[in-house]
Amino acid sequence: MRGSVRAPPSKSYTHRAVLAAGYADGATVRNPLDSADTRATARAVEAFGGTVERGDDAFVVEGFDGRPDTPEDVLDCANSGTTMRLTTATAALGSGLTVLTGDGSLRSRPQGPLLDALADLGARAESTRDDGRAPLVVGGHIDGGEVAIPGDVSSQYVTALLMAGAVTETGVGVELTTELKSAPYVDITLEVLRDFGVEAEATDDGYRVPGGQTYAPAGGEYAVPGDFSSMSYLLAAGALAADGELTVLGARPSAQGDSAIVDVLSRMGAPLDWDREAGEIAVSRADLAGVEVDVGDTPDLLPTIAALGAAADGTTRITNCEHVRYKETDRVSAMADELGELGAVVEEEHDTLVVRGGESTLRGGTVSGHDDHRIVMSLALCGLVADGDVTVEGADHVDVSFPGFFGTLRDLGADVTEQA
Ligand SMILES: O=C(O)C1=C[C@@H](OP(=O)(O)O)[C@@H](O)[C@H](O)C1
Ligand SMILES: C=C(OP(=O)(O)O)C(=O)O
Repeated sequence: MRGSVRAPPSKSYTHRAVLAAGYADGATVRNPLDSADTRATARAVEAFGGTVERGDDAFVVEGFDGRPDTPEDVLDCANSGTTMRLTTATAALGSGLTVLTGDGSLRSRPQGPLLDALADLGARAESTRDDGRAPLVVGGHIDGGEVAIPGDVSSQYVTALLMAGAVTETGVGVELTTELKSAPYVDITLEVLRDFGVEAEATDDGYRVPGGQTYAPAGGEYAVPGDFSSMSYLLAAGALAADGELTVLGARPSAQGDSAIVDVLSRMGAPLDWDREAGEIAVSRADLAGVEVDVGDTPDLLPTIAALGAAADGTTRITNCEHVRYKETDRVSAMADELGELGAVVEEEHDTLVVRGGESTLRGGTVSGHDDHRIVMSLALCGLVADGDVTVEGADHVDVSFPGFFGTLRDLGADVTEQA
């Protein structure tokens, strides 16, 4: 493989910018990610009374100005946890009831702590099956207050409360009752809020957002940076299989914790150069060595690092990963099962995944993508080095965050065949 490629726009920033534009009078979101997940957030903004015109280079959003309508129909969040968490808090601002649901994966993911927090703030926030999972029924009206919430299930609860809290009367204070996992995602939220002219801050025990604020980005526009989680697959592909240089464009520094992939790959021994000002990362192939990585801040990197570990010499130990079990699928167990299927020696503990790699151990085979975009993309990486073809089932799920993934791999020189 070799060549240069532009990273897809960030999914996390696109979700936030589209919803922030919804909370505003409106805004133009430049360089948005147009994927299944971000379309779910766009649909939610429309259900709450806004409009989203999706063009090639921009989404033009007319907002609902901090006062969401009661949706005419059930809100289908599809596969997107971010959409469901962030818009559950939006629904608590309205006067009527909103019903939120999603696909089988999303209906299995935990929403209980956010429902409890919204109920503590005075909303009606229920799980129809009373198990803390969607379908959810949520209605208002919250006008602010203090709330306590655990931080070790999903940081998206905090993001949801801060984004909605800004348009409540009195604001919202969030006290974390445990350590916060995935903390850089809240930093992304604070960055987007700041860029939309909304004040919010970290406090000694959590976060606080004053109420009565108006969302409005400078010049009515917001530009989305490149996505470091998506870049992780491209950079890993380069480290595994680029005989010349593979360059990823659109890699300017931002609040994304997943830029840690650059450090992980360097520690594994990949020759890598990040020109931060130009936003370009160049990488080429090397024999990789196993490393220890704490993914407390970077859960979405676990599948990528596990796949790299299977191709690296020695042991890769991924720690602090319990929260990675609450994603589209239990990604700790999914990667353990599928890498094992390809011949890697993997040990799974509740909070740790150990991969004993060595390129020669990876063989071809057919593996399940677990209907999870990140599992699909990570297993595809194994195909670049395995001794035989790797067939990944359910490959169309890349549409969730990186619709052009396989075409991009092919453009860079990988041999990719799609089967119906
Ligand atoms: O807020 C976000 O944009 C995200 C937060 C993370 O989830 P958790 O906070 O649930 O770990 C991450 O895994 C997800 O892909 C996107
Ligand atoms: C977990 C993810 O997203 P979400 O929580 O929005 O479904 C992801 O993209 O890996």
